[in-house]
Amino acid sequence: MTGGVAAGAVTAGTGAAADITAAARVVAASKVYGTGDAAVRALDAVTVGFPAGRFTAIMGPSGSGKSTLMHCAAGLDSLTSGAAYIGETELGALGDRQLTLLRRERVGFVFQSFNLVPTLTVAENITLPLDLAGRSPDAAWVDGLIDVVGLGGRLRHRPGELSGGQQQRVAVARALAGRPEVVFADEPTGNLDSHSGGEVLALLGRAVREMGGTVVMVTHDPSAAAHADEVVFLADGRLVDRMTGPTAGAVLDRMKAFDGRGGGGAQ
Ligand SMILES: Nc1ncnc2c1ncn2[C@@H]1O[C@H](COP(=O)(O)OP(=O)(O)OP(=O)(O)O)[C@@H](O)[C@H]1O
Repeated sequence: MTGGVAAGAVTAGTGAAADITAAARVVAASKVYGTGDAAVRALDAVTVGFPAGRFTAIMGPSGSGKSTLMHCAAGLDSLTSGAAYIGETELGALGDRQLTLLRRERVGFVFQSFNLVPTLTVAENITLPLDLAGRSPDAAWVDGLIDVVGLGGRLRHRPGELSGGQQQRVAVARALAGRPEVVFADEPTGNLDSHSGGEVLALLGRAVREMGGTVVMVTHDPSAAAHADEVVFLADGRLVDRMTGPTAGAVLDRMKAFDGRGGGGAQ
């Protein structure tokens, strides 16, 4: 590989530890939407790895490219140039069908709007990705997950009978049910009050620290980012900083510095 980027190692960004296995990474990733005068460079040569067994938050001002980075890293969108990897699999080398399989079998997703299937029960929603993949659930793992999310008494309920926080906890269990290599969460607390949001963030933290998972979360909320092991900061489509052991205060201070520099606009 060229450019000094070792396969599977996290080498990018300031303060990043080298030689940690990345569950997902992008290398020299650029994404341009539109063409000509209407072209928007949403990502500009970003190289960043998301270490296995860690909880990483992606932060930055509105329009800085957070969602674009997550979508391209997760195989939901394609890069204009550069490369995205899940483990050692380069996503750009895959056809549509292979990408669908990779997303189904190796990646978990949690979205702001929960995205549960309203006609299925909680139990059926949790095992849906496994059912779609034709995989039989690991019963002990799924039972353990249901305990952790605290919805054992609600398994026969439909999503519409649950609160927003409960629905998002179902979505987290669904994302983890197949033991994916990495879970991508896009503003998972964006539709929740602070108490329910805190429960969902604690759950994502437990998925990493107690269950050996890897989580990458986009958020614009410093208190949410403080649940992560590390925060990567984007501004104007570029990786501008990383912070390990974040606190809400330190993240907020870092974000205020962007405002001073005009680094990407207001929330
Ligand atoms: N489909 C698209 N077509 C054109 N431009 C887009 C598209 N999606 C995103 N953009 C632009 O790319 C830039 C990055 O957008 P992105 O949604 O990744 O930012 P973000 O940091 O996630 O923002 P927010 O916090 O507001 O959700 C923005 O300027 C946005 O307007």
